[in-house]
Amino acid sequence: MAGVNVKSEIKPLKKVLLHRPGRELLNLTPNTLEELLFDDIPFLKVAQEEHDAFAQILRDNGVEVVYLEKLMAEVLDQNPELREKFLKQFIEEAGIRTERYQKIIYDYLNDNYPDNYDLVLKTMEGINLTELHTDKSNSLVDLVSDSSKMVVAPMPNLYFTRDPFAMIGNGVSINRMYSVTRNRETIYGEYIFTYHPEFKDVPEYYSRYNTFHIEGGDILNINDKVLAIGISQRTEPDAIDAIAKNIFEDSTSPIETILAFNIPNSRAFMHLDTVFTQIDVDKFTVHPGILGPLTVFEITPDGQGGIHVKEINDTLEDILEKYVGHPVELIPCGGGDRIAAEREQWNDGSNTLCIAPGTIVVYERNDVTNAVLKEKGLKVLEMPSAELSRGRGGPRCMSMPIWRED
Ligand SMILES: NC(=O)NCCC[C@H](N)C(=O)O
Repeated sequence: MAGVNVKSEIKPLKKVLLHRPGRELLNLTPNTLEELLFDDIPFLKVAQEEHDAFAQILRDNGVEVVYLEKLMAEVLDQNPELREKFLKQFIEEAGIRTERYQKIIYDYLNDNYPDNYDLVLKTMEGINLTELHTDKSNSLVDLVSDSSKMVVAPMPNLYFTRDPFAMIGNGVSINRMYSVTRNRETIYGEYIFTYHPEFKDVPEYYSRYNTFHIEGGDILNINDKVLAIGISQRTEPDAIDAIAKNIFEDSTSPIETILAFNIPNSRAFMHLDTVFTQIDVDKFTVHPGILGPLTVFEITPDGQGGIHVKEINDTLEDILEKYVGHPVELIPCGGGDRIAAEREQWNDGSNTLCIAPGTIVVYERNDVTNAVLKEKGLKVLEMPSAELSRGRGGPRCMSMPIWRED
């Protein structure tokens, strides 16, 4: 299975990309939480156990699990000349500007992490000033803000593999992220999709060097012909214009329509997949806050290399019904109880990973929503979630499908 194939949100999942949360979570501190997009500090040991349980549920259901850190290490193992290039780029993008400090950090990483897998994990973890053993009286301290001793910031959001690069049909979008903290995550995608033998030929619909931001949580493969993208806090309309043109230009892509859903620009509605996810041929879980009138832009090719945009004002149900091609049922998070809905939405109750029509992975803690889903006949696979949920993303956010059956 070289390449990628994701033309649906629900067809049997065969291969998925995860990142096992690592020591980067140990570098979250109360005063960096906001900047690093966390609401609390997870207990790493338990977060890893929960993540391993997630991966095991997927394997037990016939899904091959591949890890981001392993793919990146394979790229460096197979192309030894890239190690230097990657390290220099990583240090530059970490905001280390002066030559002297670039060298100190380069030598530290290169000398102490000869194994590429360990090196990749270390780049994710970040570097504390105390590790560098430099003379504290020199100007390296200038690099360090008052509130943190991290010289190179950690990347704690990496376990949300949904966001930095997104599979669209047989292509990929290497995203430009909304936040400074998440922008370096896409370096790994750049290397994997340029050099890894399994992925280097995948068409690229968006580049991390573009100006406008777009994140994978906003991208939903409704079916082979229809793609949905959220206009959200994380994704700008200009990015959707650009990606639409690139997708329509690719003669191998069957996508005929892109629906740009205008969702509220706030953290509660962070991405389109926080608002709704498909769980069966005719069922979606939804954030109850989105059930009023909605504006969606239908984007189609104009036949001359450009795009044609039509505004649609309708309910989510009617819009989905039209493009999915049959009636759909929307199942609100919290089962209609306002308090349960707010509590469980906070813990990603409508952010499910569908691994086959009607079979979904959910956070165990959202028991009101899960009971409703079971009553509706879904096969609900529950994963432990006390710690992972503190990063504000659910099973869909924590996974990037690489291959679904057609
Ligand atoms: N697709 C998603 O909704 N991903 C969740 C990302 C959570 C992460 N803490 C973030 O704010 O980016």
